[in-house]
Amino acid sequence: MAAAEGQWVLMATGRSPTNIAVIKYWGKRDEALILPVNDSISVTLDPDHLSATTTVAVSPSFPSDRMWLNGKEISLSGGRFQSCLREIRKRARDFEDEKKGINIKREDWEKLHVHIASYNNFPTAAGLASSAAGLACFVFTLGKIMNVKEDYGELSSIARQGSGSACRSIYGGFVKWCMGKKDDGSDSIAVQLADETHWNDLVIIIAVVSSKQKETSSTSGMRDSVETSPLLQYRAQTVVPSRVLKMEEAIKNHDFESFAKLTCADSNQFHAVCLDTSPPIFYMNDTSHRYVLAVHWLGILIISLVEKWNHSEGTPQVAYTFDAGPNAVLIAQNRKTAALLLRKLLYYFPPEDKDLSSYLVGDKSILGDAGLHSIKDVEALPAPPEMKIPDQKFMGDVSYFICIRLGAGPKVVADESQALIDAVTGLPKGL
Ligand SMILES: Nc1ncnc2c1ncn2[C@@H]1O[C@H](COP(=O)(O)OP(=O)(O)OP(=O)(O)O)[C@@H](O)[C@H]1O
Ligand SMILES: C[C@@](O)(CCOP(=O)(O)OP(=O)(O)O)CC(=O)O
Repeated sequence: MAAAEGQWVLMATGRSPTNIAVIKYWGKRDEALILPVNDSISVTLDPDHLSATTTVAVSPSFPSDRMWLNGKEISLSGGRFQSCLREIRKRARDFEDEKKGINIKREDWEKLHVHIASYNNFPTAAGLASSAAGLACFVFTLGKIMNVKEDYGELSSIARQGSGSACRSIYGGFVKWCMGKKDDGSDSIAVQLADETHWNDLVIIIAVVSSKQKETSSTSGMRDSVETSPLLQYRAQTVVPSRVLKMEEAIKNHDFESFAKLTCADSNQFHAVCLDTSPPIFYMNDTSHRYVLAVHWLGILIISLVEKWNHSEGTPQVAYTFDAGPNAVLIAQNRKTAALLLRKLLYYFPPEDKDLSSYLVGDKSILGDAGLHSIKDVEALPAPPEMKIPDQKFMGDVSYFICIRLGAGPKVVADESQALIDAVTGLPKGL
């Protein structure tokens, strides 16, 4: 296996982005293989602010497979992690590092165990698609260390078995997950519609409402919807197929009007399906006490603000979309509109602690474009004219805003000092 048998630790580190669906995946036709009831389309988000970083280490001295997530050991025994490990191991190829004297034959990979450490640079399990970034990174980095052929379609179908939406995080830019028809799922893969440079005017602002873990997981929520919602059947069979075609055209032609209308309509229909589920799922809020009203209100306020603004301009300026949580994802057609949007949002949701710069993460320069240099500028903001509730403000309801652009797909982190595992002990750094 190697010159100094048992003495070496081989490592690879990867970083993968999250994605936000503009045509939603909601419902499986096969729970084990994670095969969806409809196609979906997403945009990949800038990994600098929303990504998972994963280091995989392999050594003949490891007695078992182990994993740590955000510094805490988690079990790898779940079916989803096991499916991804099995599928990657099946495709592992010979590997040689002459300098380190490591030579691994294809068949050796079955006997070698892995240590995996992963870290999300944003809240886990709070509706910001940590499972998408996490499972895409898991598969991508395992694929790298095991020298799996770089077939992104195939990698996406393996990531899909970790978490459906993860298959779309295998690419940057605009991505479509084709539901496929085959029972074995081999044609249920993601494809890139256009890379992140294709439509680089778009600016994304996310209102992060809660970093608390959500109540109903997407997995169980969509299972209940499949079993009980008549609207889901109609959506999957009739609405989504034509929406997907229109969305592909909108992306190809940089047609923001169509893109925004489809995005908002699809988010609203996804939440309508959640309400049509028995018992109903309320994702745009959270079921804890006083918080319910605040967060539910926030979603409604943001939808109403965007709808009224778009209507008053005669053409859509911004699209909104909400996943399985209360965070609002707003896509502006360009930087100028994003700056105007930020002024409207900060009017209603000013920061609690007067520190403007930590209230907006990501591209902070948008604050300058919005003419917001200090908290005084926020306090002096005029009420959005299109709204009829000028006197109300909701300080403290938004934890922070993120301003980002579309991003690239998974990448290898070549700088070994950034590995999350210690090359000598084979354990996560800092343990
Ligand atoms: N970096 C990671 N590496 C491996 N697995 C991860 C990682 N991050 C999250 N996960 C897995 O995803 C689970 C969280 O997924 P969940 O769907 O509940 O939340 P979410 O992805 O943040 O929200 P949503 O998918 O609804 O947007 C974690 O419990 C863990 O199993
Ligand atoms: C609302 C969604 O974000 C649902 C994502 O569901 P997951 O991919 O998290 O579910 P599993 O496949 O069961 O892991 C919409 C979307 O991303 O398309």
